[in-house]
Amino acid sequence: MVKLISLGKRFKEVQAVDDLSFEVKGGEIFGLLGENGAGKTTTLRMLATMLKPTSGTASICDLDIVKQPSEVRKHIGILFGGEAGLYDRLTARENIAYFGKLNGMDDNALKKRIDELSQTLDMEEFIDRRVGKFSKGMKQKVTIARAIVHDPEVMLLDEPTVGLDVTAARTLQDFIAQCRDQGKAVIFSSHIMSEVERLCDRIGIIHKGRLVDIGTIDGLKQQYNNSNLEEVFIQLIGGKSA
Ligand SMILES: Nc1ncnc2c1ncn2[C@@H]1O[C@H](COP(=O)(O)OP(=O)(O)OP(=O)(O)O)[C@@H](O)[C@H]1O
Repeated sequence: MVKLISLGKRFKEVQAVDDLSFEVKGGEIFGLLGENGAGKTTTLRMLATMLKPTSGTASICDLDIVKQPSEVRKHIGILFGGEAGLYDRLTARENIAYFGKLNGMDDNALKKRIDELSQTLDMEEFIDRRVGKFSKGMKQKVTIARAIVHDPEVMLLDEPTVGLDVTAARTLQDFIAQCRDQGKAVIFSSHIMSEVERLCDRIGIIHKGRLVDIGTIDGLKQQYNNSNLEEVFIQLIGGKSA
């Protein structure tokens, strides 16, 4: 469902992402792991068609991110941590509807979908209130609903639980697991090993823009003869630091 083919991005002298190739299938959660500055956000931004690659390409649902960006956008849901970007003066429903309309949904389909999301995400109490005074957890639910209003097949999540309390983080993790159960392909970046261990079917470890290893968590633990994922990560990254 998602295929990266030698994807690369250079910002002047910085090669942020270098020759990245891997595939993620439907019904799979793929974790992108790397230190600060490893290239995780840049990779996700390219997949989200927010940034143009300087080499290689990628496809989402067989659509090329460089040649068919507007088509690609219909198939992806994006959730980037720390960037709520909601309109304070609009209600939760209006915020979600705005995005649905951008994705070409008609009023009937939108109403049905928002009612459904409001119920699943337990937002019924505040769906028609303005978001300006919402708590972080409430805003997060609106952001999630907005990301999936058009029922995308692919979810791109950049450190989505950053800054959230335990309950809100757990809601989000449950949501990510549900996406997998619905057959969506989920790619998410995180620094939190427990979260990665709990959720991911496979992980890719990137360092200085390059993929240093990829596999299932159990597979990588066996390969590096260490039952602690954090230690496997440090072993992989540490051995490669300048
Ligand atoms: N717009 C930009 N202009 C120049 N350099 C950039 C730009 N965006 C990212 N970079 C550089 O590209 C590299 C990769 O950054 P990126 O944000 O993708 O890393 P990351 O793995 O997401 O890090 P973090 O975990 O800190 O968010 C870094 O060296 C960063 O400084």
